[in-house]
Amino acid sequence: MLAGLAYCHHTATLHQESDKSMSSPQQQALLDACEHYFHVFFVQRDAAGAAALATDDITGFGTGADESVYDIDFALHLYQRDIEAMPNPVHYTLKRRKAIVLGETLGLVMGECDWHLTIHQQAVTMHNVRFTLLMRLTASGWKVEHKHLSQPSLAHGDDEPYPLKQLEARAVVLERLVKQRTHELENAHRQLHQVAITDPLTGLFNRIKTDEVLEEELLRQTRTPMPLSLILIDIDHFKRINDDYGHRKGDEVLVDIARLFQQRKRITDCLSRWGGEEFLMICPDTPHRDALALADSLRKLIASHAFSVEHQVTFSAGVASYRAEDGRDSLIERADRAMYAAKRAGRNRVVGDNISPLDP
Ligand SMILES: Nc1nc2c(ncn2[C@@H]2O[C@H](COP(=O)(O)OP(=O)(O)OP(=O)(O)O)[C@@H](O)[C@H]2O)c(=O)[nH]1
Repeated sequence: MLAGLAYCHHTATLHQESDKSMSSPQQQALLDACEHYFHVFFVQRDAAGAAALATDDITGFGTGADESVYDIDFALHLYQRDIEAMPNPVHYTLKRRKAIVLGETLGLVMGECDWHLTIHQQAVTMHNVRFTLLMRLTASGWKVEHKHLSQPSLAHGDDEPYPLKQLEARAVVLERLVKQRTHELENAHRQLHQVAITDPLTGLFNRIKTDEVLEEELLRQTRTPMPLSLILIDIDHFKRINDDYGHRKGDEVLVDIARLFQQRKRITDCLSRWGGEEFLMICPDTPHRDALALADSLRKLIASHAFSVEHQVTFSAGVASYRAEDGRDSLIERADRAMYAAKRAGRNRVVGDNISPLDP
């Protein structure tokens, strides 16, 4: 026979006081025991603590297909499994609950609440989860002897009581979507960056990238000094090629020159289109003499190449090598001055910033 009934309906969490005025001391003790059990298990996520609040012959259903009749060790295993799946605190809003005293040492607590969980960093609310706890009074207080959790809006018979699997599956899908979008964004960003640093005609780096690389190389000099040279190349009388064959042909010649340079340079050299018919090569770990030799081999390569125009295509180049007092501007300026010296000396030649011109 039901010895008493306490009923309360509120939207506070279980930690808040229920309507005690309607509860007998025994009913209140049952409500408190239930509250304590829920707090330890759901909020503190303490498996051992929750197991200590259950009797040794606890039974349960609605919380897993394998959860029917079990001893305390198996209950502990189930608790641990549940907590591993959802390690974050599960908060809840209690909607209603009632305590029924079945005897001096037996009571029932039933109720309904909304659960607020975090699964895969996603806040999820499960509505109207019903619970029934059969409580037994032992020497160490009220303990849970039987537990039943269910959500009426969900079909039962699954091996999961709460829609954990559905939620997890949804979270996995969302996670995959986020990863996919992140990957797409990273790709788009990479492509955009590539466009931003590339000369559209020749496919070489443009001035933006050259400046970046030069900054890095100059910074490296402050840590580990090593030879660093620049080769500034300007195609000779390029205007004539445009004038005689048209701008399009001129473009073709520029593309061919870029390709020939690419084939000849070392992988560590940074080649860029510096301006209209100007190219700049940054050559790390390259002493002045080696840079002069490289520039001259490029000069010979171009001068002897059969382009799609009848003119012989040549260039003049200035080579500048890093000095301790150098910054970006002074280094480029010396390469520029050397290049103009090569033009003045008759073109189709390479001039260094500190040694005399090499003859063609
Ligand atoms: N086809 C083509 N021509 C370009 C491009 N950029 C610059 N030019 C041309 O390159 C020519 C450079 O001419 P100038 O600066 O007078 O120099 P130059 O004729 O090469 O003579 P020097 O440098 O003195 O040997 C101009 O006619 C520009 O129009 C380009 O992207 N495509």
